[in-house]
Amino acid sequence: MPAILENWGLYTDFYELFMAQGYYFCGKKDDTATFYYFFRTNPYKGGFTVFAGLQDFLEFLNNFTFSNSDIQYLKKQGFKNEFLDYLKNFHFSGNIMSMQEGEIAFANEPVLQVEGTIIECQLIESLLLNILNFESLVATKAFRIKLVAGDRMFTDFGLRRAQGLGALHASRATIIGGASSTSNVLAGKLFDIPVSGTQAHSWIQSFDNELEAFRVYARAHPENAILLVDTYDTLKMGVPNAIKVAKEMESRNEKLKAIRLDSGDLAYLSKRARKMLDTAGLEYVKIIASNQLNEHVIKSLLKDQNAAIDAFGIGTELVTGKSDAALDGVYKLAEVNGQPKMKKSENIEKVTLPCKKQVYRCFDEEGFFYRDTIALANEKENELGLIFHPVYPNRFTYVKNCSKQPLLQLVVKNGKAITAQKTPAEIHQFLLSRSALLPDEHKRFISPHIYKVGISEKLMKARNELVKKLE
Ligand SMILES: Nc1ncnc2c1ncn2[C@@H]1O[C@H](COP(=O)(O)OP(=O)(O)OP(=O)(O)O)[C@@H](O)[C@H]1O
Ligand SMILES: O=P(O)(O)OC[C@H]1O[C@H](OP(=O)(O)OP(=O)(O)O)[C@H](O)[C@@H]1O
Ligand SMILES: O=C(O)c1cccnc1
Repeated sequence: MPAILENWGLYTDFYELFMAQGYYFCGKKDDTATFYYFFRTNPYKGGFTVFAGLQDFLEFLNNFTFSNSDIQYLKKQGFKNEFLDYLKNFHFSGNIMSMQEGEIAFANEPVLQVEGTIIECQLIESLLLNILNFESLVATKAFRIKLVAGDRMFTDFGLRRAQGLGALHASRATIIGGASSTSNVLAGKLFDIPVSGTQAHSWIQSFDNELEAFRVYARAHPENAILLVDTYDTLKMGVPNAIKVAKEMESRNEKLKAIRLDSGDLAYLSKRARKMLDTAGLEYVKIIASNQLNEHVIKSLLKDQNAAIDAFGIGTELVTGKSDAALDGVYKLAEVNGQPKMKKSENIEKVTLPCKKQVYRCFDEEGFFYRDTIALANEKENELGLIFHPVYPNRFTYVKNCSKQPLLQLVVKNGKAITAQKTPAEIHQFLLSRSALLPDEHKRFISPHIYKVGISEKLMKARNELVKKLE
């Protein structure tokens, strides 16, 4: 997304700047560091996460610089002149390795790794987490909906319910996850995604009667006529009026595209409406449903209730990632000047992994995702054999004979993005190709089978040695 501001350096937490100034004056200015990004749990109690937001993050990173007025502002906050001179010329100049956007990722594995001076790695933390966590949360929600909607299209209706300007990132992420279009026009322009729309109740209410409202709308938008039929009485008035207008359109060689149901029992109403449309010879008129939909309601409508719904409009739950308020992705230090670093914790699940790493996706004999292995970056693929649970080392498994694919690829080299730009729809195609390799048991909503992510023997040894040193 083209950054709205030219300079995004202040889009960081204050403590990042404090630490950066600290490093600058305590002799660590040129120290190098490696950080990695991962999340601890998959959202929605699900079995996977769709990684999204990379391209947006890289675009903002390119503008992660400080204007003269930013520098003046920081001067007022008490930062020192020499450090401010450094910030004046700041531009991230390190390397970033990352999974591809749209990749299916799992809890506890590095999704992205940043190398550079410790100052630059630290300064970009908040920007990185802000964009990647949110887009991944929404893309995952959208993909869960896609899994149950199948070939039925769904549109992002969420702008009005989204968390402020986060709607722009959200709309992009919904397309990555599988929405076919958005009602958010600015997102459409910025990200090159299809926009679409129907009509509001206010349109119908503004006319003396529903039939007139439908007629005027159909005349104004004959190529995209979708009529909202639930303003007064769906089956007694809305659908019959839509049928009348559809017949009038036929006499002008036009076709009513769809009706939209936005309240009531969507299964019952859609089946009744379908019958009425079909009886009138309007088999081609589609039925769109909206109203607080989510993956569970859609699954119930389609799989349990045989609802006659062809497409969905989804707002609140999609763009807010309801019922998870956030993805818990974190960014942790793994190495300084080539020396491994880790965080110990009373809570064993919060212990971090030291060293530069690579993640290998290991495939079973049929070519499906089987295990992921977190290894040291310099380990050879063919040396990977036993892998261990990252938290409970007495649980282990074997990946020696699996074919493997390294997931972290260089995407930023010496500060410059080197990946080809893709549209959200293209990223969705990549997601589909990866999802086809993820066994179904990881995709179910209730108690999904946990995908195993393990650490290599060498990484475990490196961590154990460091733990001893830190005792
Ligand atoms: N057949 C169905 N099966 C499961 N859930 C449904 C079905 N039909 C509708 N829903 C869901 O039930 C909820 C109905 O919301 P609510 O009780 O507010 O009714 P409403 O139709 O919106 O009423 P109102 O007339 O006030 O707009 C929505 O979240 C909707 O997605
Ligand atoms: O329910 P959501 O998944 O959040 O989808 C968005 C909702 O926003 C609109 O309603 P709203 O009452 O805002 O306006 P309207 O008068 O156009 O129906 C639309 O009709 C949907 O019901
Ligand atoms: O186009 C629509 O029907 C629409 C757009 C946003 C929110 N609700 C509905």
